[in-house]
Amino acid sequence: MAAPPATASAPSLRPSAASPRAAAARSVAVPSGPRTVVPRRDGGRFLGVRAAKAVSGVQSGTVVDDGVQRPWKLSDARLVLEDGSVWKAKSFGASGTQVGEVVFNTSLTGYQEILTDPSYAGQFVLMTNPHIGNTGVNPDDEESNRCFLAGLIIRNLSICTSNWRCTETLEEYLMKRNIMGIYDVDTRAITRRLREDGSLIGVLSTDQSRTDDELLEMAKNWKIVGVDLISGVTCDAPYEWSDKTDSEWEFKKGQSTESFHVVAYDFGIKHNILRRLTSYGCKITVVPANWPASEVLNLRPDGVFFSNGPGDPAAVPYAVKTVQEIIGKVPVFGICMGHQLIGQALGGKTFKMKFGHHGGNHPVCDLRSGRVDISAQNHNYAVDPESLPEGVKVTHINLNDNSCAGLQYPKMKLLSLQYHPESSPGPHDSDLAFGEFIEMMKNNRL
Ligand SMILES: NC(=O)CC[C@H](N)C(=O)O
Repeated sequence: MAAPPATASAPSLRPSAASPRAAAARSVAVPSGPRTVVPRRDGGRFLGVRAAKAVSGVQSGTVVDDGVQRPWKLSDARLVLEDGSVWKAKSFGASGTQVGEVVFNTSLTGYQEILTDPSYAGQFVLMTNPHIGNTGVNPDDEESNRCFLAGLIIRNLSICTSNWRCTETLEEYLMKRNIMGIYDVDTRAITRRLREDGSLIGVLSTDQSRTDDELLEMAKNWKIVGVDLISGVTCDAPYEWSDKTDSEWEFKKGQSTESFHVVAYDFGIKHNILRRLTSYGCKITVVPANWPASEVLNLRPDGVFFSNGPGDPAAVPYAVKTVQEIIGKVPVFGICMGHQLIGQALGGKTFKMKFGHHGGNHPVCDLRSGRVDISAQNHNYAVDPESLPEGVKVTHINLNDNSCAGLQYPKMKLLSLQYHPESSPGPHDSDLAFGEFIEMMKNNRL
């Protein structure tokens, strides 16, 4: 029986060795393999086609499996869920064996931002949109410096890549980052199972020498609840951030003439949060998750930001303590994990949701104005509003299930959102939330 991995931290769970069979399949040159089509921007005119290096014969071309040449690829991977179900699939990206929690994401686009969102550490992301990979990847859409997720589960891998920003295919990208992916699997059936039974632990393997029972045992013995995943994704040392949203993509010009110094706790921070804060006039010092509150307050910042991050907010008491030491002293803003930590720091409780919210199409109501935003979300835990002390206002709810999606506590100069106003990927509806943080810092100066 395979021993379960010693730790749930995503980096240590990377598959190590490619199976010889998969490696053999990958080493075969595919003469008429997939092409990357890269139309250059020139008044909308299509200017060129770039041939991509065929990697594993995902689509057309000759594929060698078990020493037999076929014009198609056989299933060479299994996803075994903790409920005992076994799903045959075809692999792309890295080979090996990987354990994680399976969650489904309903975003239609933005798979690269999802792949690089550190909040997915320890999780397999299943995309409900059946067609993935068609825009390839590019150097500008990264939300962090690496992929922390356990793997990617999709229905169809696009046969070609067609986007003017594309520099690499999705498959090449996953391969380089040692991330496993599978396609040709019934993503609708798995999603329905997750919706009915709740999120499930799964093991993805291309290793034919392991039995289904071994993989099932591995899934059953692995835990994500109660594990500190933040320490595996946070930065090592403080740094300054000064990149704004690229002028080409800036959708709100000239928000602020004043400048604010914000210290941002990195629990797994997404770059677009930093870019949006910078676009609103903030100079940001990013600090690691365990950075002492006293040192942050010594910097005399205008405000402190608590970022998104992976895993169970109840498993990081050190972070809750830090938030407790800071709130009430300077204006604070929290997003997702930051919101959950603020909830706990105020004396509230968080709980695990049945299957969470992951996608770019979640309706959220701002109860203060009645305004409804379509929002980007990615979380499995939520704050229980009943557990919060008096005076803390629930400002936003998710209209799909009425769960708490935002908090405000004017006495403590505090705002937080369970979802992602920075989008990336997702709609920009909630960008105004950054403006509210700016207003709070401005008023605190008066
Ligand atoms: N995006 C996030 O910050 C995720 C928060 C937390 N890890 C959750 O899953 O609920």
